[in-house]
Amino acid sequence: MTGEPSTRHIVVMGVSGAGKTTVARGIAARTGLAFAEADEFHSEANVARMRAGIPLDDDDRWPWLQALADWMTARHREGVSTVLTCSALKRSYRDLLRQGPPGVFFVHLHGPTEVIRERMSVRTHEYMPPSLLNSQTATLEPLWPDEPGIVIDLRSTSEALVDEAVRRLGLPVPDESPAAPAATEVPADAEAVAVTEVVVDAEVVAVTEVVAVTEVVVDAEVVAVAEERPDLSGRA
Ligand SMILES: Nc1ncnc2c1ncn2[C@@H]1O[C@H](COP(=O)(O)OP(=O)(O)O)[C@@H](O)[C@H]1O
Ligand SMILES: O=C(O)[C@H](O)[C@@H](O)[C@H](O)[C@H](O)COP(=O)(O)O
Repeated sequence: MTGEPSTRHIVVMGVSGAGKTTVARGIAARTGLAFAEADEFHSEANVARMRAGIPLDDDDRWPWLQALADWMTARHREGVSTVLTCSALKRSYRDLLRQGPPGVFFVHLHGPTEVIRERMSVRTHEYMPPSLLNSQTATLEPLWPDEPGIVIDLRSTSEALVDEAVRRLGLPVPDESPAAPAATEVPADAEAVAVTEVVVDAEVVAVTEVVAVTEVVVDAEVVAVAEERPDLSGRA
């Protein structure tokens, strides 16, 4: 036993415009993990380069990546798990991030450059011009097989992406209030193979084959009780 707290550190990675901020914020909101945005750790010199449309090089990125690793390490020492956005485009950059705390895990948002370009064209960003997307995709090294991480296709709604990440990472979701009862529900003990007809306010809302329906409850009212096949002969 080292006495070190057990924490997890999720890095949402991918090129600029892939949806890192959106998804990482969603994961943080859902799970309560501490959130940080790598954009906010860049030096003024780095920001000035990007604003001028000049891609960062390795030397520009090392101190930035070190600051991000240090942020995760500091949270780890406090016993706090995190979710961080970071392009983390190269294996060597991810190696540096992994030198921070134990338990660093990557979520790569991956998809067609044209989809990302379209998203960048309609967003406003403080300093990152869409013209830098080409250099980002050229620099990107996908996760290697030995790197702890998952790849998610970014062509879904942001909500679906958050769902998928939370599920595949097995992240605990604290204190979810129980779902409100559905307006229409069939009791668990109903033996219905299928509902024959359920008439609500004189409208046929379902027509199928039935073996036996015990009760169908609509808006808390029992509207059908049938133990045998109903007579449908009078149906229009
Ligand atoms: N799943 C999504 N579907 C459609 N648009 C998205 C999705 N995720 C993010 N966006 C939009 O795409 C743009 C880039 O997303 P953002 O989260 O800022 O990406 P990144 O942090 O990787 O640069 C934003 O305008 C954002 O609202
Ligand atoms: O490594 C890099 O070149 C930068 O980190 C870059 O990847 C990052 O994308 C910008 O800071 C813009 O931020 P967004 O990725 O959030 O657009």
